[in-house]
Amino acid sequence: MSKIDKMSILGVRSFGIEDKDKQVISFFTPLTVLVGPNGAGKTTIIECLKYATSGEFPPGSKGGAFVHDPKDAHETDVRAQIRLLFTDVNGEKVTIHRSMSCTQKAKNYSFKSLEQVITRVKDGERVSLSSKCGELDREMISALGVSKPVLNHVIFCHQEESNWPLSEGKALKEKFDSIFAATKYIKALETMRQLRLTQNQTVKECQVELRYLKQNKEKAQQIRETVATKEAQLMSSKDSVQRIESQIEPLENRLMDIDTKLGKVMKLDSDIKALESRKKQMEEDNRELEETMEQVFQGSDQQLQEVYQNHQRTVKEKERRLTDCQKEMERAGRECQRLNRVKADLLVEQGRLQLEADRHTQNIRNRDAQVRSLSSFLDMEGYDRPPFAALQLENFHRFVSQRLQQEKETNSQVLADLLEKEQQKQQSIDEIRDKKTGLERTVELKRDLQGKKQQELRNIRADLQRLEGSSNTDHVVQEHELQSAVQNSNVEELKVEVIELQKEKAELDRAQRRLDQEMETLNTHTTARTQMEMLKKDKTEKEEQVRKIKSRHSEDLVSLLGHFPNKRELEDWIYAKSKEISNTRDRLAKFNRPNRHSQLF
Ligand SMILES: Nc1ncnc2c1ncn2[C@@H]1O[C@H](COP(=O)(O)OP(=O)(O)OP(=O)(O)O)[C@@H](O)[C@H]1O
Repeated sequence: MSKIDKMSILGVRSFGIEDKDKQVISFFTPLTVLVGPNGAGKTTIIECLKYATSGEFPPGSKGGAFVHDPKDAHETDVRAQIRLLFTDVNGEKVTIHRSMSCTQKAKNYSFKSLEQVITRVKDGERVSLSSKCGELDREMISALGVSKPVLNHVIFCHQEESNWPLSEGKALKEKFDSIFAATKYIKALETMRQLRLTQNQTVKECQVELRYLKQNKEKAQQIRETVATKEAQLMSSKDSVQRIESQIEPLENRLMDIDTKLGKVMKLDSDIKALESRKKQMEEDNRELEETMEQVFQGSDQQLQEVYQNHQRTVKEKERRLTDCQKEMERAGRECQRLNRVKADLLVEQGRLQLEADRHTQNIRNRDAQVRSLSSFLDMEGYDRPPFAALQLENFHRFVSQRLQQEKETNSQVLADLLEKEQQKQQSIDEIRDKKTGLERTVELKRDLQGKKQQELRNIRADLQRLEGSSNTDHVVQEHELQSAVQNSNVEELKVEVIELQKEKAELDRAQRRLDQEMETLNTHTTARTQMEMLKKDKTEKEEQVRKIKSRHSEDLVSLLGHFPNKRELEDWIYAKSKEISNTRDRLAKFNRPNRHSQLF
């Protein structure tokens, strides 16, 4: 039986935190009585015993309130320590040492469990076990030999929870179950019941299997007996088979002999049949020969033999000639093929030549039409009715060439004249322009002079008016001066001169306008000529292109149509071929349609 010997407390509830405050309580046998006034610390000692043995804190303390209040100690961090010395169930001395700390925070406390150590003395040596709380608590339970519920609810039951025997049925049962460890017995009983059920089930299954196995055993016995019977039958059958096989062998040999003989007989039979049919054929041939024979040879066999040999030689000779004739025929056939090819080439050539001839005829027709129109244009006689003879054409050509040469010369002459005229006109325009400029300048100078004279006149008139009322002599003198000035100024002459100059200027303007119009006409002619040259060049290029295209496609067209077609013919041919293609497509579509239909079905 285990026994508590001693306990020291430091820093728990009212117990102080300094070394001098450390309290050591020794427990006596058989009884220790704690006596003291209220608040002396009796409950605290029981709480320490409970905590040291089971690791359970007092109710409502939540750890922090179990440690000495840091405020009372005027410290921020307080450490508590409980050390218990006891004798375990084996009579060995064991010490358990548990410590904790409580730190004051701004608004609350933080509690921590610190070191938990169990120390034993084994063979004079101290052995310490420092581990997690759970394992330590289990070690303590086994060392004390008392269950945790007994420690908590019976031995160290807190005074606040001491009325649990008066609590309601369910809670009371739970407490008693935990104290007497009834729960595990109930679990064990339940497990045993489950096991029994399982085992009963297994037994039932085994019994059923046993029945099946018994049946199988009986069947196996029967089968074994049957097998023995069958084996005996098999043995006897094997004997009889051996016996029959030994009898079969000579029979087979005989059968093979018979087969061989039958084959020979059949072969002989077929030979006989073939000979018979041959005989029949020969007889028929003989009969036919006799029927067709005009005269029967009357000589001896030797003579017949000679005749026959002669006949054979003749036949051979004829065969040789036949072979020669066949070879000749083959050669002729090859020659015929070659000639056919040549013929085809010639036909193509003929088509080409025909095409050329057609073209040539067309060209001749065009030429005659052009000759006709040109001759009527040139007022030539004798070219009204085509076709024209070569001599006629030669004359026509010569005449046209001469006319062309003449026209060219005339043209160049006219052109040179026009150029000369143009130069002269340009020169006269330049001269007139210079003259006009000079006259304009003179008119301006005269105008200036006229303005000055008029100004002088106005000044003199003003002086005269100013001098009115002056002496008569002065007046006469001034009058005289005025007249001389008027005479000197000669205004009327100047006016006439100005009018004449203006007329001359108007004439020159008209001449200049006329010359400008002429220049414009000449320019239009030059532009038209340039455009004509360009169009001629363009036409030549186009004709060259047409010729190249024709030569490129000539062979294809000739091979397709047999001759080179004109535009109309080519268009008709293309239209006919397109129509043919579309008809073929329609027919193909019609042909495919029933096929698809038949595929669907
Ligand atoms: N955390 C604490 N820090 C400091 N002192 C505390 C703390 N908790 C409780 N106390 C003090 O411990 C004392 C309580 O001790 P305890 O309840 O053990 O005394 P008691 O002898 O069992 O009293 P009663 O006979 O009334 O049950 C009180 O004086 C209380 O003020």
